[in-house]
Amino acid sequence: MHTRVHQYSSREQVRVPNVIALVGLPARGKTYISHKLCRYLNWIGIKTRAFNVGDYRRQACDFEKEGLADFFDHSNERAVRIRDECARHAMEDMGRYLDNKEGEVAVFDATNTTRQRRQMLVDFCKSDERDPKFRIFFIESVCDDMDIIESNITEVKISSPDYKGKMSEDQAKQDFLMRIE
Ligand SMILES: Nc1ncnc2c1ncn2[C@@H]1O[C@H](COP(=O)(O)OP(=O)(O)OP(=O)(O)O)[C@@H](O)[C@H]1O
Ligand SMILES: O=P(O)(O)OC[C@H]1O[C@](O)(CO)[C@@H](O)[C@@H]1O
Repeated sequence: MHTRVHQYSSREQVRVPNVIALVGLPARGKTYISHKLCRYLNWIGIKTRAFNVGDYRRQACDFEKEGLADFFDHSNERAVRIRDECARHAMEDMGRYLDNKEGEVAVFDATNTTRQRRQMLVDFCKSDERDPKFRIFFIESVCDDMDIIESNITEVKISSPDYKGKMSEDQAKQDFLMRIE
């Protein structure tokens, strides 16, 4: 008996544009995963770029006024609006990048923790005007080990552009911990 194994080449996998949307609370390794994905996919010849919503937020907001932990509080309506606008800008850049065939895969790096945000991403990728529509899938990074989360904050977060040179490492750590409360 013969078993027929159909193997798709990496080229066939990306004949339609692909969006990989990361999901996860802060300091769960999303940006780390997005860098690994970009590096690997580019290495095998699939043009890939990451769109980090945090970068758009840093451009749009004055950290001294907006960057503190309560900006990430879901009951802060003004901040939620700004965060959604930043995500929308990142999405539009991502759309142009894929529509213009500058690349084949886009990694959308944000927390994407609400259903409403994930629906906004799906609607964007599947919009009627889009031909071909983007294939989208979500990768969630789940980690509730407080030791790992704390070490991620100490290793990476306190020296992020949100904090570097703006406050002490201890203050930065306290602020970040409040962000994820
Ligand atoms: N699967 C994983 N779970 C938890 N931590 C991870 C994982 N993969 C990598 N890390 C660690 O995450 C840290 C990097 O955090 P990273 O900036 O990627 O988090 P993030 O989720 O993007 O945070 P933010 O939402 O604040 O942007 C590194 O210390 C790395 O070792
Ligand atoms: O709007 P969302 O989905 O929370 O994601 C964007 C935010 O996620 C982060 O990367 C994580 O805290 C912020 O830097 C950024 O503002």
